[in-house]
Amino acid sequence: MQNDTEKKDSIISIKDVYKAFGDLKVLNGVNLEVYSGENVVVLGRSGTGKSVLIKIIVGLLQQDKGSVNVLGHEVSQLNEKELNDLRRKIGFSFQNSALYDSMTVRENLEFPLVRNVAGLSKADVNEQVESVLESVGLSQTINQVPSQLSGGQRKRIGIARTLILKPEIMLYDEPTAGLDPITCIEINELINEVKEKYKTTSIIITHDLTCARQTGDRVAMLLDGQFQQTGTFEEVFASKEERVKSFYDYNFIQ
Ligand SMILES: Nc1ncnc2c1ncn2[C@@H]1O[C@H](COP(=O)(O)OP(=O)(O)OP(=O)(O)O)[C@@H](O)[C@H]1O
Repeated sequence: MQNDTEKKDSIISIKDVYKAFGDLKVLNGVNLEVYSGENVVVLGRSGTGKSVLIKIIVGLLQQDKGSVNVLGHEVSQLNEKELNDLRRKIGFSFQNSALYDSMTVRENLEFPLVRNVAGLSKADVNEQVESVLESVGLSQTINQVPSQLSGGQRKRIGIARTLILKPEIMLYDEPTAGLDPITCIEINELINEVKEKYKTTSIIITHDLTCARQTGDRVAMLLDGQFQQTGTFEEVFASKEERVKSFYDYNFIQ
């Protein structure tokens, strides 16, 4: 019998994926289904291959073996134009937010819109910038430059800049890295608000167990090149598997 999650569409389907760099075997048979509208957290120690997996999902790297299907497309079969079309439906939230320092918040948000969406009037652009800024709770910063913002605010603007293109999939890379605990919780709440408001399907890469607990509908732990444990945070946390337990023991939960 199918449960509620299994009845939903699979947005990202990863089947038996292998990737090695020379003798270094990074992914050794990775399987993961990410269903429409869910937040899946990928946990794993440094160097376990989380970024490699994300790069394979967006076609920046090719797997040696296995299948990666995103929004119904087999990524390794796409040509450059098809890949670009697919990437337009995927929003990346990078660790360092990657804002343009010399541009105001308004200009930072206008930039991806004007570059990617043809035929928008000035009024459309203004409306969309103001609306996305309101979604991340930072309307008052519209005329500021990134150096005038806190780390948490920069992170929010980075997320807004991604959301303005209305992605179907969001990929968050260490969204809470370098932020204080209160700001971390605010960013976790924002990730959940984005899911509700923009109906996104997300993969969140993190070492932060509080982030995993607060944002993950499901958590997948990458160990020795495979997802050894996938389930709710509580299910994975209850694991008796030594390597999973040792990951938790090393990572402080607030
Ligand atoms: N293009 C590449 N060529 C060779 N080796 C690579 C390449 N990309 C990644 N690797 C290696 O693959 C392994 C996994 O790297 P990856 O960046 O995916 O780790 P990660 O889990 O994202 O780590 P972190 O949490 O520190 O970001 C590392 O040993 C890395 O050196």
